[in-house]
Amino acid sequence: MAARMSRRGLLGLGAAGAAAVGAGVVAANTLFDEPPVAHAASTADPFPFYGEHQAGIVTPSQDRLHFVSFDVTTDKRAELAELLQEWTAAAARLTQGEQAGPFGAVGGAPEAAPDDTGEALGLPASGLTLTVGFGGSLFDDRFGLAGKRPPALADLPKFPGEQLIPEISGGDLCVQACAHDPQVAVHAIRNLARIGFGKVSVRWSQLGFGRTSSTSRAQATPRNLMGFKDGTANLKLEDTDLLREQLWAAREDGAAWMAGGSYLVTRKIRMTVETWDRTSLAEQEQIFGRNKGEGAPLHGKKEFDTLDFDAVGPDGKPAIAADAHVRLAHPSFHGNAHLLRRGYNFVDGSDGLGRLDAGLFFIAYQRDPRKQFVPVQLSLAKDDPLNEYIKHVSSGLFACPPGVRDAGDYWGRTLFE
Ligand SMILES: C=CC1=C(C)c2cc3[nH]c(cc4nc(cc5[nH]c(cc1n2)c(C)c5CCC(=O)O)C(CCC(=O)O)=C4C)c(C)c3C=C
Ligand SMILES: [Fe+2]
Repeated sequence: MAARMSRRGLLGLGAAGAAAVGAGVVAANTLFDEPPVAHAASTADPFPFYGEHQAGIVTPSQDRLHFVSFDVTTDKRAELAELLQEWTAAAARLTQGEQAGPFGAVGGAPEAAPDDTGEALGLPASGLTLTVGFGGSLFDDRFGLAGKRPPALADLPKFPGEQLIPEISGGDLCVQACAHDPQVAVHAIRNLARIGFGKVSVRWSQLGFGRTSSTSRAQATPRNLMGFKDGTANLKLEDTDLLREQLWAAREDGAAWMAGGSYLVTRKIRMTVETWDRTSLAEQEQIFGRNKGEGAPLHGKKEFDTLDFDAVGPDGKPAIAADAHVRLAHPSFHGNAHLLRRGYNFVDGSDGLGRLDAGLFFIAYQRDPRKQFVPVQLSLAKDDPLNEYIKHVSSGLFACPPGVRDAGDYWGRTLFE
């Protein structure tokens, strides 16, 4: 009989249970019997894996990120589809706090490599979500998918001032792991990479700490490494009509297989925090158009006061400058285009020149980057005074397919069938 236990359950077996595990091969991973919860009640709880949309998009943003981009190394379509099935099975378990494979880190045959790496033993689900995406390069001539490339997955244009490093940009596949515990996020990515051995190789990956956006009105707005509240005017999971209109791809968008999915743009944006830290408070606030304490518009008092670009300050000049970040990025100047931002702070050590290698790993989901991210970023790249302090060094664009409906379904089935 298969044992039903979580990662924590395995450690709680006691001597008798541990002896049983040691005596033979024990299936240590099955899904919970309870129906899934819509919102995790505590930071330890799981989010549901199955659903119409992938988790990790409107899911209330967790505090930690491990993002990975893969190159596919097999040229066999069937092997790629098989890998996505194996990844889906592992992801269904990992997100519920189970081990990656049915035998786990210590339940398999002693002469075989374990089907879980073990560093998350004893740790709860920690709100782990795993979200998969397909890069434009997957739709070249290797897998017979060229005819299925969605129009919205058109390559991003070159933006003024960007200094992209090809080795940390792009990729055939991506997986975004978000969790409240960094060890849980890293464990998940490591196990997916292990399962993919011989079929994919890691192209680049990025760790993030400190979410820089709220994706639910129940969450407080966090701060980015420039010290400002970030995510105030974000698309949020409660904005049901806007999500349907601006986040989820629909059948009529030109790629029926993407219906219920969304398009992901990533940008690794380095900040010269040392220069920023020597900039006056007034100038910092002018650059964003919001104050640093409350995150309120410069003409207002409270964070959620409506932005008014006609308001004037005591000097008779616009309270929010014509080139303020929030004005340049505002939907009213881009055909009402919204983004669902869910980025993270990063510090990748130091650069050897006495500066922190720090910044924002920008993540945004949307229905069509050609109408949403691209016009907003063109405007920011051209006129945003923030550009004096930031540099875009990595870029990614991925089509994230719809959610996995049930245990018989898999990530990307609609693309491969
Ligand atoms: C192309 C999209 C965007 C990039 C790239 C971007 C970079 C970036 N942003 C901040 C800090 C803040 N951004 C804020 C608002 C905001 N930013 C974007 C888009 C991009 N930002 C949008 C669409 C908005 C909302 C505009 C609106 O409707 O009001 C804010 C204000 C608080 C908030 O509303 O989130 C901050 C602060 C940094 C530091 C950065 C690059 C490093
Ligand atoms: Fe921004």
